[in-house]
Amino acid sequence: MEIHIANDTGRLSHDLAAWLSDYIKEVMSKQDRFTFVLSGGSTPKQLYALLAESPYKEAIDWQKVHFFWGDERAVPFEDSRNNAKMCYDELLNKVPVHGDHIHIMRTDIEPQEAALEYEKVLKQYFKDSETTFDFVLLGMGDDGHTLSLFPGTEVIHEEDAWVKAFYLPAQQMFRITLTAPIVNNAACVAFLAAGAGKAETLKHVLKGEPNIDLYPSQIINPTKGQLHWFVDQAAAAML
Ligand SMILES: O=C1O[C@H](COP(=O)(O)O)[C@@H](O)[C@H](O)[C@H]1O
Repeated sequence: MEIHIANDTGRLSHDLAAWLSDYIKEVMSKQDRFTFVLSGGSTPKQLYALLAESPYKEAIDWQKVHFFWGDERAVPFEDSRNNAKMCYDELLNKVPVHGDHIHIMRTDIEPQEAALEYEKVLKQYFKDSETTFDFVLLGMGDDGHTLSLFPGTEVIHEEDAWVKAFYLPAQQMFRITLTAPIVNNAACVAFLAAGAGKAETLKHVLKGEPNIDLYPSQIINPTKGQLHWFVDQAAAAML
């Protein structure tokens, strides 16, 4: 595992954008496509905005990037809480991506059906691959959740399905999420976490006793791939 610490959130987003651009170039020098899992929430917005600008807009071969989502809030696409909508607004509408390469988790059908449909797409994509995604971007909530793996939920322990849908009473909404088995089979996973509100949780996740029910982010540990944490000083304060 590698931890990258930046002075502030602005610097953090710049550091990750530069690192990711180099990583995409390196992977693309060996293969013809790059599979990229986007995360929702507020923290990655600045990163997406940067990727949509020079020099990354021109430096990355966007036509060859295939996009997926780590999780989705089952609200209509137009709802400001929709993770896919945020990614379109900040990045996908601004760079020359190939429409057929964008795979959103659908929220216009029943969540369980959307999860099954998404899993089918993923199985098709990775049927001949030893690993799954080339890159998974993850966030970590102040409560230690990542993807839609919230503390105390059953989905944390899923061992077979790659995608699950479930009702989250605390937020009164369904969630659709990738599970640990598919994410832990990725070639590279990077967490992006910022702000003092995450400091105590980050200390437990990275330095504390294993307790995935309390700190679901601890379950992410790629079996064959790389794991990176990009954090700002405020979040890293208690490490
Ligand atoms: O609900 C969610 O939250 C996490 C963390 O979001 P942040 O606002 O603290 O950055 C996010 O990674 C996930 O995609 C989202 O659905």
